[in-house]
Amino acid sequence: MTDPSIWSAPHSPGPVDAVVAVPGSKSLTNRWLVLAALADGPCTLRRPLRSRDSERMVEALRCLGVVVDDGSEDAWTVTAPDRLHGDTEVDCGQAGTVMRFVPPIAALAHGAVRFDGHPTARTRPVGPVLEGLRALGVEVDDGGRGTLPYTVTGRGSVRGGHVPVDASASSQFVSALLLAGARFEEGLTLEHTGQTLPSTTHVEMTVQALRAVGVRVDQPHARTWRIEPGPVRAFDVAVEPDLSSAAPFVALAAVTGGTVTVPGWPAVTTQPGDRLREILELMGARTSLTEVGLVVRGPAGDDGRPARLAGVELDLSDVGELTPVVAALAALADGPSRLSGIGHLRGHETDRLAALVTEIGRLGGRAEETEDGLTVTPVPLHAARLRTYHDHRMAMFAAVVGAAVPGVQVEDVATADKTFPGFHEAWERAVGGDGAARGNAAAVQA
Ligand SMILES: O=C(O)C1=C[C@@H](OP(=O)(O)O)[C@@H](O)[C@H](O)C1
Ligand SMILES: C=C(OP(=O)(O)O)C(=O)O
Repeated sequence: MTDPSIWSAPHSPGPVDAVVAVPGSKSLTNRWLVLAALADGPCTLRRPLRSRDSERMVEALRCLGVVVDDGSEDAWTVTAPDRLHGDTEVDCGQAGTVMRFVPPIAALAHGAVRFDGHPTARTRPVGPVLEGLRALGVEVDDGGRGTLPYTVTGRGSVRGGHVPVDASASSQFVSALLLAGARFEEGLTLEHTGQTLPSTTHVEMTVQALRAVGVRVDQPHARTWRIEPGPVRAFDVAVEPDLSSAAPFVALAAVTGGTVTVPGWPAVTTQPGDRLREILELMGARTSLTEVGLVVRGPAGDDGRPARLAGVELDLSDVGELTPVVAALAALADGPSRLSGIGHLRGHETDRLAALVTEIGRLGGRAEETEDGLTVTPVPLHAARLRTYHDHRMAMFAAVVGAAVPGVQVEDVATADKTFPGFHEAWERAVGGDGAARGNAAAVQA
């Protein structure tokens, strides 16, 4: 009998040719939801992401009294209550954005809000957000652990002011406090005190989202942000497609010497996935941003067979969530790669550096952890059964490798639902269902 939790990743013996529409951005959907919960009128999110992470955010806000009408796939409306209420429990699931962005909102509510989540989420760092709230006068009980579970007891208002935060383990500590800062009585001056700050693109995404809803944000120093107190203006926004969810699909073009088009790729964006254009070019693919979207062509020889990709040296600190897909490309390249600036990935959904080393090893490949990243030395890979560690991006890593290496099986591919519901079905359509390469473009609606 076949085990339904094991997925045979389709192998593509030739170039794929697909058009893949990916779902909305997790990071943008969850930021707009949080801002809508603080806004001065009803807000509309168009083409939002409906996935485990955004459902957890919707539920968290509902627990606080926010009314979210998510009945339609096209547009959700969000209406903040007159008073956010506490005396409730929030299930963060595995969503970093829920466990970090919602406590400052809970601090503005009336009553105790208890946070917990998936067992894997209980090891992820949140301490600096909780410490920051305490420094601003908020009552927080985390048993001194700095991880889930914890309780934030809101008194309806937060004093605000200056707060030092060491955000070297996650940029989300900065985003969390900035997102709520305009609703603090004295606003917020946040000073990052750590040596390094990962995912600065995501901090910029927060700053741009705040400015778009009328919040004044200044950055007096590279590592200091000032949020003036004031209203969050009601808004109506369209959510961009998630470019990190597009990552495995554009990688599919690269490893098969084929073509993948992602419609709706924004011309200007704060999403880290936009850096894929540069990364893919460095590895030997060709990319063009057209009116239709991003078109990626993988390198191919005169016989049409995929040509090998080049190894790369990359600092991925700003775009860490791309690492698993980039590591898959590196494992399939013809020269060594060094990926740096990503030590903080040890605190993601799983320890991604350890997971990638283990899974590349299972395929017969060679990868090693460095202090702040990975080295990958390509050797021919063989069939293997890969684990996904409850990590959506490890499922995406496995799918990319499986397109190039016959016989890859994947445990719990459904974990990709965290940000991409129906990922493996979309993947099968893109590769060609039965693994055969196709001549025609296939529209894949996620
Ligand atoms: O703010 C956000 O939406 C995110 C910030 C990043 O977190 P880290 O800075 O913890 O890597 C990123 O990896 C995560 O997927 C989403
Ligand atoms: C790190 C990630 O998620 P989270 O928002 O849970 O931190 C990710 O999506 O790669």
